[in-house]
Amino acid sequence: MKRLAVYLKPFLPRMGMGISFKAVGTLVELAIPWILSYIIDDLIPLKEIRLVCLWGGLMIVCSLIAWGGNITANRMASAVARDCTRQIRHDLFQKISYLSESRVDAFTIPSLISRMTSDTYVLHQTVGMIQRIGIRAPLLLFGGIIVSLTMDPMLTLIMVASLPIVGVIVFYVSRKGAKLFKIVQKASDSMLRVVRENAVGVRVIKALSKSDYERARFKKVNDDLTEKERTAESTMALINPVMSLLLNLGIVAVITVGAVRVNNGTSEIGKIIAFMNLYTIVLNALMAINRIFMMLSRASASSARVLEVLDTPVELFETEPHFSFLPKDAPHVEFDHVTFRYARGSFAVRNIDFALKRGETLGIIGATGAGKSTIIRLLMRYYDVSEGSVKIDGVDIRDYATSDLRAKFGVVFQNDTLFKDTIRENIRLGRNLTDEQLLEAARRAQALEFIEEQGGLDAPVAIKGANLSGGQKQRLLLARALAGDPDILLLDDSSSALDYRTDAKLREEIRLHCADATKIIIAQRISSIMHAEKIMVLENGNVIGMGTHEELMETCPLYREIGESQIGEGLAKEVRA
Ligand SMILES: Nc1ncnc2c1ncn2[C@@H]1O[C@H](COP(=O)(O)OP(=O)(O)OP(=O)(O)O)[C@@H](O)[C@H]1O
Repeated sequence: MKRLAVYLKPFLPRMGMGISFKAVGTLVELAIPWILSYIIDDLIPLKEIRLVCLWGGLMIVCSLIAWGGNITANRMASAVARDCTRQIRHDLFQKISYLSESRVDAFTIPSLISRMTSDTYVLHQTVGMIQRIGIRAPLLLFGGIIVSLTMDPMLTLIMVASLPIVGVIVFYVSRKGAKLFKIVQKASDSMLRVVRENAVGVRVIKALSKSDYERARFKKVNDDLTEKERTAESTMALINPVMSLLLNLGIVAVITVGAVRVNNGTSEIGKIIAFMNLYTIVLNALMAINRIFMMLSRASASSARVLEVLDTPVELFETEPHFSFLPKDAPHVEFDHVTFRYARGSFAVRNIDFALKRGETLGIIGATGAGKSTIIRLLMRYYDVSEGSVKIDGVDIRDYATSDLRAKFGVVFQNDTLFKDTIRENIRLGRNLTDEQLLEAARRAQALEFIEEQGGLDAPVAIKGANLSGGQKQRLLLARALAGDPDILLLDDSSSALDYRTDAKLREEIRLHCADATKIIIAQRISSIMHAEKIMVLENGNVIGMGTHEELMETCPLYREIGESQIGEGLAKEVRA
């Protein structure tokens, strides 16, 4: 918590001003019961209407000052909370965008999202609340007791005696409530997970007629959440009736003792009325202080989660290049006996060793989970190799500045993302490219025709490209990868949704127009990679075949098996196309 306090530093003057407004408003508010008692006990018996009106007017002025002070302070508090949380969110986002993939794996993406959203929201609420009631509640509590003491010490004693009872009850009920609300939060997370899975998998659920099953699954989590909410709310619902009971008992005690004291002339009627007012103020202040402690305990959990991200070391941060010249005649892309294992997993690839000259193509084929995508992730330095090295132009990729390294690639990942934006922005992705360049990339990616049908580059793309077919999405992603004429083109299963004819045209375009780019193409179809200079066959992270199509058909049984099963149907279709 203390560590995050640095975010408040720039706002200290504004906070100070807001807190001063709040203090003035609160103190003036405390004067109101005192003036009330003075009017009833001292002025009304004098029958001085003019004085009564004057002090009555002062009461109104005090109310207005208290109202104005509170509103101004609350607005300033909200502005500080908003600006401070904005900065925290900014730094968190910045940090997350520099985190290595292995760190992201360790945190998990849903957890990072909830740290960015729910946790920063709790901090936002706490910063606002501390300013709004952090000064007001103690002032009302202690100020109320002091004002009461100046009026009637005996009645004050009755009021103060009941406070520990109220404090203990409110503290225990709230503590129990906080625990129960944590359980509610977990149940709500489970419900959200089911809703999310349903929304994402709605097509498959319908296709497999699993709607009844999913409805039953949702009913279970929904009933569970409702039950936990009921328990938590009925516990918390105890607080208000208990407070009302104690308030009424306290008021009865004040009236009873007050009546005796008025009768024997040691107190006055106005003081008893003012006491009833002060008693309510003090009890509410006590509850507010309790709320602050509850909020602080939530905030300390949230700030620990936020700090955990902010304090995570960045391994792949921007660096200056660590080399002064590029070795001559080095291969363009080279994997030198690379072995890698994910933080949570066994070896994903072992002893990968290949070199590609500029302009050459490497095709990679293998079963699911064989390690194909891992090779691309290692080349782009999303992860650092466990053994060996990855080189571009003869220089270890760890010696490149990250931005220089990443600028070399045009890439389509498996299940890549389209953003809710225009077609133009989805292809351009923030790069400085003209419309002509974007359209040329779209043409090469066989996307031009459908882009024109959609209404051109300004046509909208829905979240994750939901308004496009699978093949249209892939063509748009390919256009994004081709735009900007990358040095190295990486395509991970990027043409699986294209028909054979479009796939063949695409390959021809890449061959003609990306002759200088070195290409790594992962595919399930042999026809997509059979013309590559080198083809790698992967099995369980190991290279079990490396060579041209013809060589592998001779030497690699797995490749031959895939080839024979696909070539009959695939090549026939391609020839027809
Ligand atoms: N982030 C990760 N953390 C832990 N293990 C991982 C991670 N990503 C992949 N793996 C594991 O590494 C191995 C290789 O994964 P990879 O994604 O490279 O396979 P692939 O050949 O591309 O598979 P597919 O064809 O299904 O995409 C798999 O066993 C996979 O479970």
